[in-house]
Amino acid sequence: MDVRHSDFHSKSDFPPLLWFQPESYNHGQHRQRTARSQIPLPQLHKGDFFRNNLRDFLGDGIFNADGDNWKFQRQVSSHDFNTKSLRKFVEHVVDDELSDRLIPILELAVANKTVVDFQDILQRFAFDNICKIAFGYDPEYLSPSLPQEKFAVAFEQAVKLSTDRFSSLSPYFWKIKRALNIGSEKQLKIAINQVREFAKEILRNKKQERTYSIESVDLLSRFLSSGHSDEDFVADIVISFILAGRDTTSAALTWFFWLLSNHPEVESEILREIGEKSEAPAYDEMKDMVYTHASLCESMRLYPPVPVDTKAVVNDDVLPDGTIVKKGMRISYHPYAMGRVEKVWGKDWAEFLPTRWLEREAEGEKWSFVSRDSYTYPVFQAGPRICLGKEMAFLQMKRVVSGVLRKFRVVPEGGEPPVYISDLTAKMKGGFSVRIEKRRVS
Ligand code: HEM
Repeated sequence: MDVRHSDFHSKSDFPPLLWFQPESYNHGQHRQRTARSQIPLPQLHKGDFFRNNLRDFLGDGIFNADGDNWKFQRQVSSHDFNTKSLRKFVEHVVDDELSDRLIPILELAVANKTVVDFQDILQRFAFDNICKIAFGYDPEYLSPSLPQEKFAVAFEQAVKLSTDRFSSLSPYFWKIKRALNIGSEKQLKIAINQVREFAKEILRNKKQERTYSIESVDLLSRFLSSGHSDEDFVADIVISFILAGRDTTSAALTWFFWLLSNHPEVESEILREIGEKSEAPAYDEMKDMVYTHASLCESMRLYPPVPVDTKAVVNDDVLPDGTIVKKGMRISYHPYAMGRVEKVWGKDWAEFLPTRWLEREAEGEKWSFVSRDSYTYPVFQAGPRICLGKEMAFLQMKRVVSGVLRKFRVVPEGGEPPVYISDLTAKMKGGFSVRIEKRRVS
């Protein structure tokens, strides 16, 4: 069903910019700050401009699909995000990557007193994780030698060159270069072929060896065991997932650790919270890490991993503020700007204050998390296309925060404030140079 903004009674029915859907974090102590009634949801279309730019790379994967094709993929992949799968993800994928790779690499940095690029390390961590989730393949990108792994490099190249198309003055420029197979389009074609061939090879091996079942952790095995074996279709889905999960959690964590280094009072409170949990907190314990959850939300309010996102208008419509939009137009919403609006976040919007997401009945009582509706805080988008991996992302991030902070202090090197840049996802310009220090247990 198409729902129009103009179908609703008054402008005041809406939070800024978009419609309402409650946050999905609903475990432990939790309340919603803006209680609004559930209303019908609109379709959210990527549209031709977005789809055409990314089609060579993403094909018709979920990230680049609209209509029935999108709906079908969303339904099938949703299974990967139920509680049982998420538990497995934390216990088998994140914990292994943390204890076998991230912690030893940080131990090494302490021993050798080296300055490391923590952004690079977190990106490698996230890439290994998402590859294991998407197709059960371990690229071992996070290894002490920080290797230039072929698949990861081709993937990076394909993302960069595909997103460069968005800044082309006219689509004709890149289309002509593509037709002539020259310059950046030639490089893009090579990178895409490498990525797709690689994905298909894994798929063929899995099919041949029949090393998959419906119980497998990875998405590819799930698709195969439920009878979907078309190579191109399955490769499209897997590639979309890698893109979605690759740089998002690492971007969030990079800014989070930087903010923490300037807010010792927040770090102490997080340490207190993780000190109450097991060394490798189980799924349920992580759900209860309310203060850490709030700190991550607050960090992404100021530095959202996806700073801007674009959709296409399905039908002529009028937005709540009276803006007329026409079918086919592109509309962008801007989580980076929306997280900094004084009217929404208050005069102290520029401050990093996890407590703005928390309440407690009385001094000394436990905190409870008070979420914002996802249209006020669209860091994971909102509505029917809200991020599928949101809960998985929080689990992964909390596990990393807990694992790293328990043992180490992350100390930025050099006094300059970092610069926030973005293509599809946000980055810290030039990386995040830090020293890792062993945390003394007091
Ligand atoms: C902090 C981490 C993350 C943030 C901030 C984030 C944010 C977003 C945003 C803004 C979108 C909408 C993009 C668009 O429609 O243009 C999205 C979609 C999506 N995300 Fe995430 N994401 C995160 C982590 C993840 C992870 C770890 C996964 C998978 C394992 C994931 C899977 C997806 C998928 C499959 C979609 C497409 C949903 C659809 O179109 O129906 N995300 N995410």
